[in-house]
Amino acid sequence: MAVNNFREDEQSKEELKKVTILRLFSYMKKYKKEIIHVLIIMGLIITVNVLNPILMKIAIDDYIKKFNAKGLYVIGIIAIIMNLISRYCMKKRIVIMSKVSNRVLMEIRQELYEHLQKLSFNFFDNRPVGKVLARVIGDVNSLKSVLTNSVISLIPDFVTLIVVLIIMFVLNVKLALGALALLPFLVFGMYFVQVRAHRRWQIFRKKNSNMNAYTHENFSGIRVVQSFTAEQYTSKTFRELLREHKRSFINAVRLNDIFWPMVEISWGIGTIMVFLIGVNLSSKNEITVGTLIAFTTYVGMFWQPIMNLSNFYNQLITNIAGAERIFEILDTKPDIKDISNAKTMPSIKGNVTFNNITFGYDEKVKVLMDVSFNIKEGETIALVGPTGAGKTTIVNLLSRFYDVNEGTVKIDGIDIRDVSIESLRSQMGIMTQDTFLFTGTIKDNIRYGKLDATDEEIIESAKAVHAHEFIMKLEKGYDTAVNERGTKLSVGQRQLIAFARIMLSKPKILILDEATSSIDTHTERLVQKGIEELLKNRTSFVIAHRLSTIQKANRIFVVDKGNILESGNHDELMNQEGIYYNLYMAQFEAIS
Ligand SMILES: Nc1ncnc2c1ncn2[C@@H]1O[C@H](COP(=O)(O)OP(=O)(O)OP(=O)(O)O)[C@@H](O)[C@H]1O
Repeated sequence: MAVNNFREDEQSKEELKKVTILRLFSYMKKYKKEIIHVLIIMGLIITVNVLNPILMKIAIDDYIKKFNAKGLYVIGIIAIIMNLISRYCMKKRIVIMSKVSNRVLMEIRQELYEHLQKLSFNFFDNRPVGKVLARVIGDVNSLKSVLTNSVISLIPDFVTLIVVLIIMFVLNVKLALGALALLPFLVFGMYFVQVRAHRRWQIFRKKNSNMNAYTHENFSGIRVVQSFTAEQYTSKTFRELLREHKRSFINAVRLNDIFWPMVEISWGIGTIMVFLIGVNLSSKNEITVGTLIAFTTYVGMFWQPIMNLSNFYNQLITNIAGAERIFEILDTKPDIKDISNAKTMPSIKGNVTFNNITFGYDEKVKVLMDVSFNIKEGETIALVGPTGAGKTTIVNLLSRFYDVNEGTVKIDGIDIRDVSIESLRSQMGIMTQDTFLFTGTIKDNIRYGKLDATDEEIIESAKAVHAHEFIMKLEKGYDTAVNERGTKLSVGQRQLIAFARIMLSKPKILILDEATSSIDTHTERLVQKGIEELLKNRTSFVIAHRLSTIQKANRIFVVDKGNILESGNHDELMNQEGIYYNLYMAQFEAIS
């Protein structure tokens, strides 16, 4: 799928509609029992519907004409009982099918969610979150009516159609031909309309996705919007997207609207033909009045399923675009995945080797060129260098968020591509500057580091990183509620919570990417002690722009121009008077 933002429509794969439809309905296989139940119920309903006109014909021709009141009563009572049963069945089928379609939607949504979680950073790098949400929520919802009506409408209406058609031809061939005069034109017209309608509905779903992406993006960045008083600007953009959305809807729905008049005109003309031919035949005594009345009822019964089937077809065209978008994601393979015989990473000691690593996020631009280094277990490595030099990229490769283009990354001598991602990442602790807290309490957020941790373990970790003090000052302590963006806490406080979370997970390799940049000097001193605890006995990578925080590192790598240009401890690098020396002096002068 292409890289895009809220202004660009997503590209869609040209998939055969038939394949998508079959794949969608394959989710219903599991519910054979329920579907057979509904089909039996529908069989009953159809039988009652088909028998009604026959009862009427008998009533008119055999009882009304011959003034047989007793017979008429019997027929009336039979009709009432049959129709009451039929009404009850109608309700029942809707209840069963709603349950089935809801369960199928749940399964599709769960599958989609689980699959999305496995997709690599690369997938999310290129796609606004709002567009992903549109697929998980909107596109899945759009399938409900199709799934429900597939069993309620498709099979029963088809059966009704065939049965009524046979009865009509048995009753009178001439009348039957007259009633169906416009059917071939209708079939042709529908095919013509659906090809175009399908394309228009695809466009509509993409516009819907764009609007979702923009809404999500703007409300996530509402602070920036408000602080730059950009409300009018964003409203204007939203209005434009809304207009495109509306236009695409009207374009699509306009075609759908042609469906009904086409069916109604064919129905109407068919009925007129039956009356014209019927009056003529009846005057010649070729048919009875009862047959003519029964026949007109069958004409209605023939066109009603056609109407329902057109409705279903319409829904299918309208919503199949949603199914296509869902399957497109389900078919997207994660870039980073376990090899077929992936081993479990043994307990990591912490020896890390980068052998001649070359890497670029896209083929054209290489971010790292032939990078090699060896790190012994327990070492603390600081990565410094200008913005965009490739520091984060190095730790991303170590965590296997991306695969290298050339070379190998080894931990304790094992190529990280040979072990399962789960066994690798579960032994690593990664903390970035952009601390993400989930909606819930502080305790819940710390517990994310070890889902089965006791309250004591949580408090212990918080104490170790000096988060305990500020948490206890909050009104509800560890039970204080925070939200997704952590807006009720300062940036530094959020980072302390994230420290506690990572401490709790006891990682074998620790990565702190600009993790202390938002902490004030006082808190930094507190946290520094906590970090020292965190760094003890484990290999650690610390990325920091503030060089004062990394002076104690065993080795400092100066990353620039796609490689490691200097390496050594603080004193060694200062003595070299190279890049590090200049960076340090520049910061020192700036502070003083
Ligand atoms: N997901 C991505 N897709 C494409 N290019 C990327 C991606 N992430 C980073 N880059 C590019 O790779 C280069 C290195 O980025 P990286 O994040 O490793 O730098 P850094 O040294 O960590 O920078 P900073 O100190 O600003 O965090 C930059 O030119 C950046 O634009």
